[in-house]
Amino acid sequence: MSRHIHIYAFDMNCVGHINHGMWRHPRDTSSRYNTMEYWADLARTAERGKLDGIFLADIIGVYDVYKGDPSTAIASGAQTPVNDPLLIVPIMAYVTKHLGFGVTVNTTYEPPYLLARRLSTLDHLTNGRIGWNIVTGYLDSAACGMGLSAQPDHDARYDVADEYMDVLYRLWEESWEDGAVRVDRMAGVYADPSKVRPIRHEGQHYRLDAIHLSEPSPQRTPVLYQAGSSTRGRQFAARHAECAFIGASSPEAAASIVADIRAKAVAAGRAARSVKLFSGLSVVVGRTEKEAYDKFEDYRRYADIEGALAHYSSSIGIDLSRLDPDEPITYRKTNANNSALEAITTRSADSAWTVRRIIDQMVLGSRQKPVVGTPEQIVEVMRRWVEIGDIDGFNLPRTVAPESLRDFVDLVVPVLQEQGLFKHDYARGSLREKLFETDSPHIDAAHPAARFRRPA
Ligand SMILES: Cc1cc2nc3c(=O)[nH]c(=O)nc-3n(C[C@H](O)[C@H](O)[C@H](O)COP(=O)(O)O)c2cc1C
Repeated sequence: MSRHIHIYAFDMNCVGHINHGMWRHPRDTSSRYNTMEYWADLARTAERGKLDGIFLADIIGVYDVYKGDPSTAIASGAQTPVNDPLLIVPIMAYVTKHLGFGVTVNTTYEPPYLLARRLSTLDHLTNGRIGWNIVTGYLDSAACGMGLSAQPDHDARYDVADEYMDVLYRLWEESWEDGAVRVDRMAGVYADPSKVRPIRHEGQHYRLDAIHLSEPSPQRTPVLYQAGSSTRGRQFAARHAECAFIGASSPEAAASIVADIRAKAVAAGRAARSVKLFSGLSVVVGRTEKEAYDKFEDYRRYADIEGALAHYSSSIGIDLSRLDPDEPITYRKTNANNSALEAITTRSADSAWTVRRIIDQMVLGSRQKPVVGTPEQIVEVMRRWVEIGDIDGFNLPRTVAPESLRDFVDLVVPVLQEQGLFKHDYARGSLREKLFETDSPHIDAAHPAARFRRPA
């Protein structure tokens, strides 16, 4: 295997992200998520380990499907409370030089005109290190916060997002020509108005007549990530994503999703490998197997199963408190995260999933079991995912913070490097140039955003 693996620390601006209950561990500091020092420290550690970046999840709404109200999520800190992910990026960018950022923003509740400026602002401040993880959301509780009674239908959310993307592409790529910004002190001309064009869009869901508020940033369109692996989600990824974060429970399950996204990308006129695929992996590592398992048993005592069930129930749109623990869970159309439900029903290769079996998996308070072992054993698991699943990289959720990221950086990264699986240093340039080994910060010519580019 000659390809380098891409690795992101996976985090969220909250206490309980994926592995619920870990915040109770005496060495965990994640309850300081609302301080600048916490994020600065995380970023410094990630860059010390040459990680590609920090990937920040986000959620709009609360988890109120389990037992019909949000009290379990609130009590356990399961992604509630949650602060804005974009606002912590400048803190992390300021203390690092190369680290990239993949930041989740939901398209359903915010007009593209405003988001275009916020992402351009971050691309300026990070000097081209910003990526956007495009999601369409999955919670009715979010819709209620926005004056609606329920969220739009699952596939319709993606239809709206398709148009949303076209508006953004035009704002980022078309509105300001290259060379528009002159900063000519003598002539008193900051920017040349003849090179700045309003975007006029009359679509089914959006209408605007406006110039982009920001001047062109280093990458213009940020690196586009996407998360959501339902059939409709994959179609969306194949058209728009440069990186897709998939939910798969095994390398074999990943392989079929990955092959499908790559095939759909080709059908959309893009190269199969123009989309990089990422999977989540929780890691507990020790210098010896005994050290790793002792650590795991120690962490395990803090796993919060109720918090994990509250998160999972909202993800799949089914109240797991109402099911018999031994009743097989069957696929039904919900308006939530379809791919999460498919993973334990229609796309599950082995025997039927029940609530009891799900709870058995939740050893660290997450529906995905961690990998536990020595650095060499962890690297072997990662290699299997890359070889069998054909994925390009991993998002590593924290367990006990910041210890789990430090352990990965100090113990696993050197072994990955020795085995030629991970870079020894950062490449030059923007996040896009680093990820795709190109010499332009701008989006690939075969991507739909590029059709709005204006010749200089
Ligand atoms: C691996 C993975 C990670 C996701 N992360 C988020 C997230 O951070 N925030 C969010 O609102 N939705 C997230 N989603 C779900 C997306 O919102 C998605 O647009 C929606 O639920 C539909 O997903 P689906 O296409 O898998 O059904 C994620 C989905 C997957 C598969």
